[in-house]
Amino acid sequence: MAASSSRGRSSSPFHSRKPSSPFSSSSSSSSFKQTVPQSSSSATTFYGGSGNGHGSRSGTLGRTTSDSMYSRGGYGGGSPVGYPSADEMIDEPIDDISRAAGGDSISVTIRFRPLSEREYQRGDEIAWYADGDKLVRNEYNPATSYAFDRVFGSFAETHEVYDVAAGPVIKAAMEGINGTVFAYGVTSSGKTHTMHGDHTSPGIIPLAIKDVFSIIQDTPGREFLLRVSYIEIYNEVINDLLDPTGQNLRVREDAQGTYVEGIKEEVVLSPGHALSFIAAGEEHRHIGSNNFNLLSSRSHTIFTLMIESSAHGDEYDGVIFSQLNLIDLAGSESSKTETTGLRRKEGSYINKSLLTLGTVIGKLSEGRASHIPYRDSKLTRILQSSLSGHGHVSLICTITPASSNMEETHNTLKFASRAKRIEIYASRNKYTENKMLISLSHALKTCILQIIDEKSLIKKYQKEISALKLELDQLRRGMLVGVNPEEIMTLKQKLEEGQVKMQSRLEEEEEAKAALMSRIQRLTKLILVSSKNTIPGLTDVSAHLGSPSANDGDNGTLLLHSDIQNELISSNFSAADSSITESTQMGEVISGSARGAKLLTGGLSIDEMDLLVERVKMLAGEIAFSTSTMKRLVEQSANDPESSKTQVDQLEREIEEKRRQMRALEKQIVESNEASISNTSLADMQQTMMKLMTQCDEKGFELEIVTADNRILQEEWQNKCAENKELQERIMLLEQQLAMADNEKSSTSLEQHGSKEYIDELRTKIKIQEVENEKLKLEHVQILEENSGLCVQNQKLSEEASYAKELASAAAVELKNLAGEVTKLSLENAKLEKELMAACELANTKPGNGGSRKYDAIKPGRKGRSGRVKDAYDDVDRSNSVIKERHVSDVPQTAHGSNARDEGEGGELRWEWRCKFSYIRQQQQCFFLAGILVCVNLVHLPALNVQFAGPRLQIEFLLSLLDICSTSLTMKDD
Ligand SMILES: Nc1ncnc2c1ncn2[C@@H]1O[C@H](COP(=O)(O)OP(=O)(O)OP(=O)(O)O)[C@@H](O)[C@H]1O
Repeated sequence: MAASSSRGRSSSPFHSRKPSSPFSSSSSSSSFKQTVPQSSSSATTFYGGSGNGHGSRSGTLGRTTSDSMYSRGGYGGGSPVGYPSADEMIDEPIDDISRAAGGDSISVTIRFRPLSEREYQRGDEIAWYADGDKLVRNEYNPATSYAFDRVFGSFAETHEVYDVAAGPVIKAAMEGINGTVFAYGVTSSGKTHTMHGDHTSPGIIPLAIKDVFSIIQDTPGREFLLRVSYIEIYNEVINDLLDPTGQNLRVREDAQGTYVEGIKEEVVLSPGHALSFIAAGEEHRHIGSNNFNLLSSRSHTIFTLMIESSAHGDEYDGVIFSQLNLIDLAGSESSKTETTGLRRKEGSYINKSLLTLGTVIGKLSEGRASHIPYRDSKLTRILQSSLSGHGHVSLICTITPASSNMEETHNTLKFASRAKRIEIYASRNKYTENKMLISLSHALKTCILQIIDEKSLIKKYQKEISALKLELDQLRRGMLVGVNPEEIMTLKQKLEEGQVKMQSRLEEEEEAKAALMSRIQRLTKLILVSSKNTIPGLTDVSAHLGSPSANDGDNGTLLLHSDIQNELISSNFSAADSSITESTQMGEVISGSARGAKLLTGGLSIDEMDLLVERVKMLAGEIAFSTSTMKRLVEQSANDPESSKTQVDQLEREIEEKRRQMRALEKQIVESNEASISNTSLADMQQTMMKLMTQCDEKGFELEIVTADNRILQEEWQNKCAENKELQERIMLLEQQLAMADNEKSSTSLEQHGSKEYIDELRTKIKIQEVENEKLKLEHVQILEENSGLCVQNQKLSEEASYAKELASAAAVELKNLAGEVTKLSLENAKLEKELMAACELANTKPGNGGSRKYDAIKPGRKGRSGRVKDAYDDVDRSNSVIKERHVSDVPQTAHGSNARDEGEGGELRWEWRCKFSYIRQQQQCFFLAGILVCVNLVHLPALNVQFAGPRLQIEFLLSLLDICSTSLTMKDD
């Protein structure tokens, strides 16, 4: 199914196929224009970055033709924000030559991706944001903004981007206008996500493929032939992703433009079929990881869809051809991308080619007919035709809002802004003479001629036979007139031999004819026509990703040309007629494709299997045909041995080659079948397992529900039992009441009143009683609730009370100890008093001491003990206040201000004793206070309980008082 690269340039996806087109010239500079306004009459719109921040939304953009506006608003002063009007978007096919007065600009779309997990963790902020759906604005410098055809925020879906940025290009490509959609951006900005996507969110490429097939379905008047190719540019080397042997391909250039030599093309019949080639190609694509992206694309990839179409039958107006390039570029890498070795080398190649792309875009946007360095990179060489205005171009720039990538994003925006200014002149390609179709026509004509040739052979043989018959008749007649019987016998033999030969020849010819018809039929299948049968959706076909390419052989891709069809239809071969008509009109292809959406578990889709089988059949037919031709040649070789020999040899080689191909294909089919069988059993087992597990889960879930139900029922049952019990009690009560009432009734009222009214009254009473009972019950319940609340409270209080008691008993013990100490101190006090008195007496008895006054002052019996102690206290107080006034001196002061040492030993002693008295007095005061507090605590606990927040608080308060007391005691001690 692969279209051979050896077919030459006509099969190249990058080959400009319209030599007559004014845009196919290799000198491209003439086919684009600068969109920068040269005069005020220019229709181009420019946004000048008004600097009023968020106010400048798309809806408020003013149109101006002022050149001065163009230079304003750039980041860092100078980056332009000019853009042509978004309503110049390419969404309508353009007739032969696009707008005479001016071309389209490249459509530029910006797509933000959300902050990645990594960026969040790094604390990145939003540096760029989408301001409306046309502007990108800088968060830190709102005056810096860029305007584009469309800006998609972080949460836009790929299909929305597709509808705006790719849909119109694909639609135009189906009508004969070349198209290129490419994603550009720094590494990890979301290019591959946008172009390829994944199962949950298909990218632009799968969506485009789906769209192409649905357009075919919606175009009943035309028939299509689709081929795909897929290449990568890795380290400036072009590799064929559909053919691993196609490495280091070369870009060639001729008068019609650039093309890649030796590229492999595959005919595709369904979306799944096309996606399977992409998946196969992706297997060979170079991917590596860097610090930004685990699966970073290390190469630029170009997926090309070649579309040929023509109108049916009488409507036939030639074939139009277009090609659609869907490009996923590798991401530019900055110094922040940590790479080493191979990755660094890859990165430098990537950057170099992107730089060249930037330069080319820059030059094209300048609009001057200067040298454009397309040749500086393979990428720009391949894109030359697209960029120089041969078709629609849609650029999708993917960016990250992260502040850490602010500068890189800014560069992308500048690039996009420049690209926006390139003007293109897209035109529809139309081929009245299409090489592909011509070769196709030749192939089918050969088939038909072969059939006709066979037919003439039959005629020849028939002629021979009739000649022989005639001869035989003559001989018979001659016999009658006396001819040699031997001669008659020879003739008869000849005739019989001729008849046998003719018979076998006829049979062979029939076989060959059947083979040819089958070939025609198969070729016809390659044509895609609109059908009401459904083309498999992408949900089915996404399963194809990962399945290998089906066809390795090269059968020379052919399309059934309408002329040939007509020729065939008008010929005598009714079988061919009917089969072709059936196959084309009944839409066998699409139904085949629809079947093809189903995957065989062995890896090949049914579609692909079908194709393989078809191919084998075709080869078998061809072998049969070649064999019969060879036989004929062998027979003829009697007349012309020389020329026949070479032909026979060639045919033998062909037959051998075809047999080899057939064996290879059969092997592939058998292997695929085996794989499918083994995979089927594995898949069956997996399926059964999955089913069982699902069932298990379901059962578990059901069990849980039933258990929960049971619990609820049990609770309900218990409630009902309780209610029942209550009711029974109530019934008993009522019965008792009734019995009492009956008694009453029987004893008194019945006779007295004997009326029904009395019974009613009683009943009412009973009812009232019942209501009261109910009320009482409710009250009872309430009381019970309150009671339980109180119990809880009580419990708490009792806990706290016991705690308080413990504290109080501890305090009592402490108090007791303190009291003991006080007693001890009192005794000591008395002792000291005695000693003091003795000392005083001793002092007084000393002659010339002049101490009579002091002696008088403390003389026992004159003032009594308490009076003396009081005096002593007063003295100590006075001395204390004096001591406070002293700073450094360690010499004690007397109450009179004189130095104690001056007063001699007696003065010192007195001072010491006075201090001790004072200390004791303070201690006593504290103990007294502590005692009072403890008593208060014990006695007034309930009262304080009310005053304070809680008993614990109160006790803590008392304890802190005690603490203060003991602290003051300690201080006194010190
Ligand atoms: N719009 C988006 N929404 C959600 N996730 C996205 C979006 N764009 C990109 N991502 C995620 O960001 C990561 C990097 O994206 P992707 O691989 O497409 O970047 P890239 O530009 O192709 O990088 P490289 O140039 O290195 O190949 C992926 O995990 C992808 O799923």
